[in-house]
Amino acid sequence: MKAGFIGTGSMGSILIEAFIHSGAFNPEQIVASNRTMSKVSWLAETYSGLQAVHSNREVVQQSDVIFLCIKPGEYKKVIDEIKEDVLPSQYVVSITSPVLIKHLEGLLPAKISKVIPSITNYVLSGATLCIHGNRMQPEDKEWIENLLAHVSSPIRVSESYTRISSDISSCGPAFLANFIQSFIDAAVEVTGISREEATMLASEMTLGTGKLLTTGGFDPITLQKRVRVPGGVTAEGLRIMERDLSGMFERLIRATHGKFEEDLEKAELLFTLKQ
Ligand SMILES: NC(=O)C1=CN([C@@H]2O[C@H](COP(=O)(O)OP(=O)(O)OC[C@H]3O[C@@H](n4cnc5c(N)ncnc54)[C@H](OP(=O)(O)O)[C@@H]3O)[C@@H](O)[C@H]2O)C=CC1
Ligand SMILES: O=C(O)[C@@H]1CCC=N1
Repeated sequence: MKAGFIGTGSMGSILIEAFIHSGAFNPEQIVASNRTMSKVSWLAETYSGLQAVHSNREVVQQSDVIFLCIKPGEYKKVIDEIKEDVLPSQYVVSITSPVLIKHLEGLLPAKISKVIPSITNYVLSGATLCIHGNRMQPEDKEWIENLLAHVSSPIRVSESYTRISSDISSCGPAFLANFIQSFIDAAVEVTGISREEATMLASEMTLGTGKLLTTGGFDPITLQKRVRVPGGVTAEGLRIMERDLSGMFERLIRATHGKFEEDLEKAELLFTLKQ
């Protein structure tokens, strides 16, 4: 079994490293390409046996499963480049939301899945959102999800809920980190605590809260209830949050969905334009 990666920017390299660290693939089983060669050659230098190649076609020719880890605007160009080499027996996994399964199935004969990863997969945690194409048989779905289970919790979602699922699972780490950064900035500014100490406390708190909400048997409402001691300080803080953050997530979700609609239109244009 050989896995190919086209695009080794942020997410392509995270997936490669996660698959290697989890033991899902040995470096010898990975072949990768990237437009800027230095972004793939470091992986070959770091993981002995991993093959960095200059051409996307070569990745396809050598692989059983091919991960497309490029941005939406780059898909059509890459697909036109590789389509003659793609076989019906191969799996092609796309990691971007606005390029629809129908676009990919229309141009490639392979078994197609859309799998939206998350930066959390780097530490072998978080979800991967799975949307399988029509050519994926039950055993194919099981195979790909077993592979993804090495680095994540694979969760099937409907293509129509890709955006909101990915907002939570894939954009969420950045939103949460932004929140934590603001908390740390204010702690330093208001009280003079050192940034290092505040950051360490906030990071440990985030890890513990994540555990409570996953394996710890808590949901967000119960967790707040248990911390919000009647007449205590948490209630004062939550009162400020409820007032000042009111409507913020609705606005955030509308903003991500607005941008997604634009991306969908651009992808539709790219894939339907006669060349
Ligand atoms: N970052 C994240 O947390 C997540 C990202 N995604 C999705 O992953 C995709 C990639 O995102 P991300 O990795 O962050 O973006 P990056 O810009 O970091 O990576 C994209 C990579 O694709 C390479 N590339 C572009 N064109 C070609 C080409 N023709 N042939 C080969 N390689 C090419 C780029 O090369 P070059 O170095 O020359 O620019 C770059 O390294 C996006 O579609 C995004 O939606 C999904 C979930 C989470
Ligand atoms: O910001 C982005 O477009 C990508 C998609 C999900 C996370 N990052």
